[in-house]
Amino acid sequence: MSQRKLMPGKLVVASHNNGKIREINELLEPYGFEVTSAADQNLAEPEETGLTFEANAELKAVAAAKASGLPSLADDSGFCVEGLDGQPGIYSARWAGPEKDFAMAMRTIEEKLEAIPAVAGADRRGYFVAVLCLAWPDGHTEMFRGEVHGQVVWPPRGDKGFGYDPVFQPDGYDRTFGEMTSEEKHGWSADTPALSHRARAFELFSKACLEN
Ligand SMILES: O=P(O)(O)OP(=O)(O)OP(=O)(O)OC[C@H]1O[C@@H](n2cnc3c(O)ncnc32)[C@H](O)[C@@H]1O
Ligand SMILES: [Mg+2]
Repeated sequence: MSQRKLMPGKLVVASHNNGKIREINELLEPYGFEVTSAADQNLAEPEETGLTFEANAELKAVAAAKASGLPSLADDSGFCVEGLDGQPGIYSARWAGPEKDFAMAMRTIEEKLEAIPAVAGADRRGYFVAVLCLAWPDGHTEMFRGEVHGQVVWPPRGDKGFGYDPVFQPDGYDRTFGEMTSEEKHGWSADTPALSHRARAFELFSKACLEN
């Protein structure tokens, strides 16, 4: 199916995560949309029954577009640790439990890594994935994936981000995402390429669907 452009107007960010909603709003800022979120609109949170980031992004975007009658942009993302065979992955939000306790979720990762008996230690490489799915009320969808690779560090550092940001240090940097401003985490300016998984997926989305 051919790619469809999104004309400026109302757009729903199909998420209930405030950290994500803030970052997506920042990325959308130059394009002149009237943005609301699924949380603002009191839309139900669909159960994330998919087994891939793509499946869950599509399910959230389509549910919000159908419920609101507006184009909707969902983000399904997560943190994948090589030494843990890619866990927590699509279960990243669920590892923090109903209380959304990310201090506990980060500690769980560290404990699991330390428990692995290996001569050279567990593989502490990790990466974030974000899949953005844009859905229209008629069911048409477009999908974009971004990744950023680096190291899992311990102890956690920085309180600027959200979720797993304090334990992730991207390749080529000596600071964690938790120690970066959102401009640095996006890496989004005329002379720096996109850095975060979300900014990288957004760059593909903006090239394909937005008027640049
Ligand atoms: O589904 P929605 O409503 O969008 O919100 P959510 O928090 O449940 O989001 P996901 O299902 O996509 O789960 C992704 C989790 O991965 C983590 N995560 C995603 N992007 C992140 C980032 O940029 N920095 C830190 N953690 C991130 C974060 O903890 C999220 O809760
Ligand atoms: Mg979720």
